[in-house]
Amino acid sequence: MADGTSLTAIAEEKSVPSSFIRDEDERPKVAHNQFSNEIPVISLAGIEEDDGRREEICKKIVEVCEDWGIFQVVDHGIDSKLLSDMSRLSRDFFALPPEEKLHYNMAGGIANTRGGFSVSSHLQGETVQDWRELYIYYTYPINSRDYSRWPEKPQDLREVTEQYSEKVWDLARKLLEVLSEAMGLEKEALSKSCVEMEQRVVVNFYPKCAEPDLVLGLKRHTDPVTITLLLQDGVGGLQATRDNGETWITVPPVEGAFVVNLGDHAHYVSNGRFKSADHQAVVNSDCSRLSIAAFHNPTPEAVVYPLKVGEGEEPVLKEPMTFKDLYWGKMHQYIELARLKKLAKDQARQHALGR
Ligand SMILES: O=C(O)CCC(=O)C(=O)O
Ligand SMILES: [Fe+2]
Repeated sequence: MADGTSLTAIAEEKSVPSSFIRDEDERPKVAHNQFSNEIPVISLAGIEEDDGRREEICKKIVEVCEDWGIFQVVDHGIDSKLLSDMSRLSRDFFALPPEEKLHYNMAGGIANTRGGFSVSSHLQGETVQDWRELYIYYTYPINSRDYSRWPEKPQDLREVTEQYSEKVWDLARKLLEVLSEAMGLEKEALSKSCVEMEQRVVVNFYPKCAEPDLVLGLKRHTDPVTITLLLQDGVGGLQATRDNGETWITVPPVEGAFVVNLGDHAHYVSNGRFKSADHQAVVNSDCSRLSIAAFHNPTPEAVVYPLKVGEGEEPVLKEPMTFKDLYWGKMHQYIELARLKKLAKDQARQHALGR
């Protein structure tokens, strides 16, 4: 699929190809629009002020990072026009004919290209496909940008993506300062632990789907990064769990807000104090959905270890590892677990058939 077809081309059909169908235990448990207000929406107004507001805001952020690792922020200072332009132009890109999108196909996998278009995932070897198209931009450090991998159409998309990435980068750094302070460390501690922080902007497009109860837009995962800032449209579909997938909540879309997810790196450097958000995206049969994730993570060679281990606490990582090893270790584990699960299922089926 990833190297020949776009998903929008098959999304019109009445039933879903079997390669997208999830095992029952992985299927959505809660509808895309059954919203919960369990996750706070935190205003950042006054975060730079010394009048007590910063402390108040930091306290709220830290509480939810210990509890869920996911929350929303408003009054973050990024112009709403930039957010709506970014969403609109990104949507326009996915509405282009398949061949225009496939021109930027990441056919050789993420290791061989600096971004581009793909269906389902940027990883190779997945057993069940996600119901999404995606576009990855390498945005920071600036010398990682390869503008030939940024779409030329629609007009203005490149320029707007560049502006968007810069504003979101500043906001991510601001949030990392808050978390560093909460750990009793200097403001720059978390960004310094990334050595040279990287940013990737990933635009997810989930076409509407005739059988949304059988598929996932994006399978359950934690982001392998430090912090993700996600802009979602008004449709709904982002879900989080904090009991290992038993129960799920759907994060309500809030106009102009960013959803903030902590990733595995934040979990490790805080020695487990901050949760990495366990989440997935579901789709629906009424309309397509767009979300824009900006991932911020360490440079591949950065060594990951807990920055602070409290008295009597065990370190969550037995020994320091490079971010690259952590990242690929996790990706291979994902693929391998899915492969083993499929193998067991196939064997059970054969057995039932008496072969
Ligand atoms: O589309 C969403 O709401 C979730 C996206 C996401 O989790 C991701 O891109 O890692
Ligand atoms: Fe994610």
